[in-house]
Amino acid sequence: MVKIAPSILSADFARLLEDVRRVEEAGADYLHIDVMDGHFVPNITIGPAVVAALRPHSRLVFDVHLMIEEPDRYIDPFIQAGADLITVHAETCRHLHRTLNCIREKGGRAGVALNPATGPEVLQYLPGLFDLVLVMTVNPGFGGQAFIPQTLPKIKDLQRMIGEMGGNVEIEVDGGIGPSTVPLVVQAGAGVLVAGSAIFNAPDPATAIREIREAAQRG
Ligand SMILES: O=C(CO)[C@@H](O)[C@H](O)COP(=O)(O)O
Repeated sequence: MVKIAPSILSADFARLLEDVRRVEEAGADYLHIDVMDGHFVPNITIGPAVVAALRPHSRLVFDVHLMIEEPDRYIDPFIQAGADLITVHAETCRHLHRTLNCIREKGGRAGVALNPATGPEVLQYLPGLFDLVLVMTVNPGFGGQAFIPQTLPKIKDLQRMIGEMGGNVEIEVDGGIGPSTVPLVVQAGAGVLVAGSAIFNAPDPATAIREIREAAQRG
């Protein structure tokens, strides 16, 4: 059974809590929270204050995706705000091993995100240190971009690598995920599906989530 993680980047920020409640009631598993700094990616979004404001109103797993330079500086603020899972980009971490340990020491689950051009080998010597790999299926920064099919072999390679490492690691995909791409990523090995525009831009987010689950079963 796949997990669905609606990305609030595509929510209506003027009605954020309403949108979060809607996807929670519709059976979402994670709430994907995109944090962007205008440096690592050309967009600026959400900080710990927004996470803290939402936390008392939701029981969803808060899946915080840090698309920021120097992510170590913000691990503690986001954990304090209520993040359950913190994902950092391998491309932004000089000492990825240290950063992953730091997330876990502070009480979070640790994830590593890989840009489309980054290979899975950065994870090879870190078995047991991460709980999730986030395969970016678009270049990070904006919602509504087209899925990059060249990322599919990487999902397969990661699934094999993670199987060899042992342990319980989720493969999450993010970018251009919707009913037409879900069967491809699920077949390749993805278990957590982030979707922004496919859910929040749909006339009814609950129907959109159901359609994504049905597409996953086809995969
Ligand atoms: O991290 C990002 C974009 O950088 C994503 O989480 C987007 O929010 C996905 O949006 P869609 O491609 O699903 O519209």
